[in-house]
Amino acid sequence: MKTRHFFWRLILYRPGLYLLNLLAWSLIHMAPLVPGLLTKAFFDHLEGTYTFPYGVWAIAVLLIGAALARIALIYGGFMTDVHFRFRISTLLRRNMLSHVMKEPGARAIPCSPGEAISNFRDDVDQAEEATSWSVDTLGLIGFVMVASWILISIDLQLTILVFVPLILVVTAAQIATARIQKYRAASRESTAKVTGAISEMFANVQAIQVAGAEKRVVDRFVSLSEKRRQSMVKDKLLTETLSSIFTNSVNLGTGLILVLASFKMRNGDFTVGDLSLFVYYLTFVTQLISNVGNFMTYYKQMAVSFQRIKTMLQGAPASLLTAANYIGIGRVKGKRRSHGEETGSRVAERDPEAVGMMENSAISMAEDGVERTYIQAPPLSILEVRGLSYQYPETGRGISDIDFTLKRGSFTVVTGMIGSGKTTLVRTLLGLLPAEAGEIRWNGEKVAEPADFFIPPQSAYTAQIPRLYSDKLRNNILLGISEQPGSLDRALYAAVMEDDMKHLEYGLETMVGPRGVKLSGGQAQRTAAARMLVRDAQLYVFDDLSSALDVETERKLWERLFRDRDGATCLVVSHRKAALHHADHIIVLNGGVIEAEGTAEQLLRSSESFRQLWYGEETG
Ligand SMILES: Nc1ncnc2c1ncn2[C@@H]1O[C@H](COP(=O)(O)OP(=O)(O)OP(=O)(O)O)[C@@H](O)[C@H]1O
Repeated sequence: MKTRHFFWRLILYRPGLYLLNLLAWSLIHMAPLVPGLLTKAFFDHLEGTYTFPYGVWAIAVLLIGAALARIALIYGGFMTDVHFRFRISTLLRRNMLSHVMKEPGARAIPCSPGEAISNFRDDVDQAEEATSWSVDTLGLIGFVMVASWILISIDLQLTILVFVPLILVVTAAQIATARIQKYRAASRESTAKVTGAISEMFANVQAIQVAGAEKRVVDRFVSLSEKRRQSMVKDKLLTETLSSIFTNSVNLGTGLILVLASFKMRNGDFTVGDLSLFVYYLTFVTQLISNVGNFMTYYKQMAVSFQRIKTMLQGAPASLLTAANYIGIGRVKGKRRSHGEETGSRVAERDPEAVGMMENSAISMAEDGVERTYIQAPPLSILEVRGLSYQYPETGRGISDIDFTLKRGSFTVVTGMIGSGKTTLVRTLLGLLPAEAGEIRWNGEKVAEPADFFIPPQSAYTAQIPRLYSDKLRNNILLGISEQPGSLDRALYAAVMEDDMKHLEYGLETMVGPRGVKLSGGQAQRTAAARMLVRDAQLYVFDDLSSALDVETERKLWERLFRDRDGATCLVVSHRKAALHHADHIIVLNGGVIEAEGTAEQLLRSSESFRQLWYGEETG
């Protein structure tokens, strides 16, 4: 998609509102035609070359009326502009966010969080600005056309002099266009880097202190800021230079008009009223010139922002950005889709085989009027994984050709040395990383979109590094689902948190995270486990939950899980004996492939890697 298509599609999101905005600003910019003519009449009346039928005071009253009418128009114009701008930028941000949410979770954004924030904030603002400025330009062109016609009918020569600066400015801006793009891209890039560095610094204060790396971190920040300063100065300098060209060329035009008019007035060809009209209109022509310049600059800057926003899509079509979607204002438009229509077609497009399973999908309508699709598959009896592969583009490492089967109620442990691919395996299975090859079958039916499918009630997952929010413990566990009687207590018990709860003064109401109580690594992991266990699921996936749990706590956790959740199927990444002992089946990974599998007993006899892991734990 080209920038102009993007621009056009943004306008088409709310064409009615855009036209209203265009009309409002056209009237605002054309309104000065009236006081210009009234001023001419005023001076001509005083000079005696023309007689206004209702006298000078009537002209004064009309001038005040025109000013008041313009004030009212400007008020209306701001209302339409704000409504249009807000909708455009909200739509863009909504569509970007929706895409980020659909990307495989572990690769949701292709850049640092700081850069993503800059894309969401600055680049969207740029697109909003360019679309909004377009109405001024069109309105002012309307003014210039009518004004030119009036001025030409008074004096052709002088009229041309008014427009010469305009031609100069447009040419200058065109020449500078390529440079603006380059400097703007560099300044946006350097700003994103500085924002990224700040967010990394705040996130890693402890690591920086422990490593005694304060000076190096500050030096890096200073060097990034210096680069930003240089690119910003270049960007601003060029923008301001252009703006000064816009203004000064008009001043030059005014001077020329004055010199020329003085000759004409001496000859009696030109009245004081004519001069006032020329000078009055010229002010608004100045506005047109700077507006055209601004619009061109904003448009070019939008082209840069558009490219940056597109990278967020990671190859998805850019038309997603401008797709007409509900943005939370007004009522949801159009017919509500029936149950199978959305999920059925969405899945059918990708894989006709998978449609059967999706017959069990359900759509719920939340209070905000947004439809959300939940897939409800039949209870798990067997999960088959065949040929699953994923390689990180950056390192070429990952997993390849992974086969395994999980039966209902089984406890399977994935183990292996550091970097052997355990996390990659579970993330690819769950759709958090996009599988490059292989298939997953749930009760024999192919799972078309693992990311949409492996969520409650099918599966629940605890990542290796738990992510908690600055919120109450209760909200961190529930994370949006409604509490059922006893559900939180059961989850806390299963996650072996009962002792921790006794020590937290405010219990479930305790604020945790950066703005509250700092939980220990083990507590954070158990909170994440409780978050998983409060959601009843068929398949529980734990990624190295045990790394921050002591042996006794971990033993209790597995015991409770088995006792209270009969039939739950578990896939657990671990190298701990507590988990390996429980396992019906163990998969040993090495270099991203399955090196051996079997029970602990079998593997102790057959696998050297497994023996190292097993005995390594005793010595380690
Ligand atoms: N985001 C990433 N980008 C590039 N390479 C990665 C990325 N994450 C992991 N890798 C590489 O992929 C391989 C498998 O990593 P993975 O995290 O799956 O191993 P693991 O067995 O879970 O390790 P650990 O026991 O430390 O958790 C490693 O060689 C690692 O360096």
